[in-house]
Amino acid sequence: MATDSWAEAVDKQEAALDSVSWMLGWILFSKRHFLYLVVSEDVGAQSLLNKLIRNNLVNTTNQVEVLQKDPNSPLYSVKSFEELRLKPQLLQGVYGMGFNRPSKIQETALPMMLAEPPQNLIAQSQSGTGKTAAFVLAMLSHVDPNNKYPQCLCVSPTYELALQTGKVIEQMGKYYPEVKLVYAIRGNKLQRGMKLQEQIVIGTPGTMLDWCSKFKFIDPKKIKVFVLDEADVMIATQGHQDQSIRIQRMLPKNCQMLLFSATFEESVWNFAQRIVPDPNIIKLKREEETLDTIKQYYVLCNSKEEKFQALSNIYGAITIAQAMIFCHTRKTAGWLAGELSREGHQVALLSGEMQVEQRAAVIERFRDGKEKVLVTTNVCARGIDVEQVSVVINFDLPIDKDGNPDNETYLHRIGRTGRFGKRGLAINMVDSKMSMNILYRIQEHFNKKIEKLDTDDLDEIEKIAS
Ligand SMILES: Nc1ncnc2c1ncn2[C@@H]1O[C@H](COP(=O)(O)OP(=O)(O)OP(=O)(O)O)[C@@H](O)[C@H]1O
Repeated sequence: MATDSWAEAVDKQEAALDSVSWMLGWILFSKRHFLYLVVSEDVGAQSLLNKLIRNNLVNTTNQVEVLQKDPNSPLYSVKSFEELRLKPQLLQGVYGMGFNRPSKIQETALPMMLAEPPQNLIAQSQSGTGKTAAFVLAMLSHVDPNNKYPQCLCVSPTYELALQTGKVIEQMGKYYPEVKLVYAIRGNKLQRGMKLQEQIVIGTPGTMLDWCSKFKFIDPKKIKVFVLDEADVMIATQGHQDQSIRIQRMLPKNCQMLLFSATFEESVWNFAQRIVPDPNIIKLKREEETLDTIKQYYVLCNSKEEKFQALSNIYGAITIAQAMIFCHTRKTAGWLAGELSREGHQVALLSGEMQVEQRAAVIERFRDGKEKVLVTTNVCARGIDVEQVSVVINFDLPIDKDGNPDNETYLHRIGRTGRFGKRGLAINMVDSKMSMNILYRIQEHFNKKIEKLDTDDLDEIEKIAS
């Protein structure tokens, strides 16, 4: 009964606070101690409370609408989805997913991708601004459902991302059931000699290549659209690059090539332009790459134990809907996950040595909110879209194999929060002169100030979350 009355109260409060969101900030952060008292008494109330806090910490629908009217925002659009001339079934799919207006990348890229004759495109847009939805709509628009063979190939760098993109295709294509999808991922074993009937194939480069060349499940000559998601990593990683280029060589000359990512290092950008004939280009200026909706901080520590203490202080001061914590090595990730569990957190651990199916299952549980904290390595830095992630912690800053700052990975990591206009926090743990230097260089690279945060000062932590 107590939970019910809480639920009702919270629901009413939520409705009221949608329009007066500042009040929520006041209630949550000025009355912290009162709320903790209530939370500790009732788990049901806690989850409702989390929802309430999340909605405020992160955003309201109104905020997205405001951003979509701000010409400086990557979510800005002058057009409606109707004006993008999508098939009615796809319009239904888009609205069914709760999208009201296209984002800037969707509004700009879709007319290029849907033009006749088809045009190639290399497109960059900030993390979480709807690139996946854009190329999924392009694929769904181009296939002819009467033809029962693959017409679009979409390659993702990881198994998890391929699954996630496949889900978006399924959701957007919900009202277009004649179009079918198949996953070219490890473990999806097909009978030798068979020919695929599905129009869209989404997968990882190795399996996709095998399906095109070794097993001939796909006739590459009939492909109309070839998408490289996270294109920069597909180009920069030698194995992925070889496989992707071998697939591309089998495709017809007039096959449309679409390359998408939030980051393109200069050398990768040049290479992309060499392999894609006559492309349209959508490129961000360096200072546009970071999102203003993600606030970035750093915390000074002396050891990994101190970093853990700082993390505990942050958790003690603010309620975090869901967080992703990035470590440099599996060993640190394992240690940290253990420490957090001992403190009573529901923690998921994800690292590269796990079986891909296991990794996908961990992400699914995290997406469903079964665990609130995901401790991981770079394996999860890109593309994963979990709306409730309000905080990203770089327990270790991202560095490349030579010990230099890995700016691209930094951007992808912090982009796991602040999805589609939501507000997010990114907190970097610095524990040596060397890591301070890395942080300065990241700051300089993006020309974006990363503020210092004192995690011994609860009021200060509360302030950054409000
Ligand atoms: N027009 C829209 N209106 C509302 N929400 C949208 C719209 N387009 C995409 N979204 C939502 O925004 C979130 C981020 O979109 P998406 O994953 O496509 O971004 P992305 O640019 O591909 O991100 P990343 O760079 O991390 O790969 C998703 O949850 C998606 O459902």
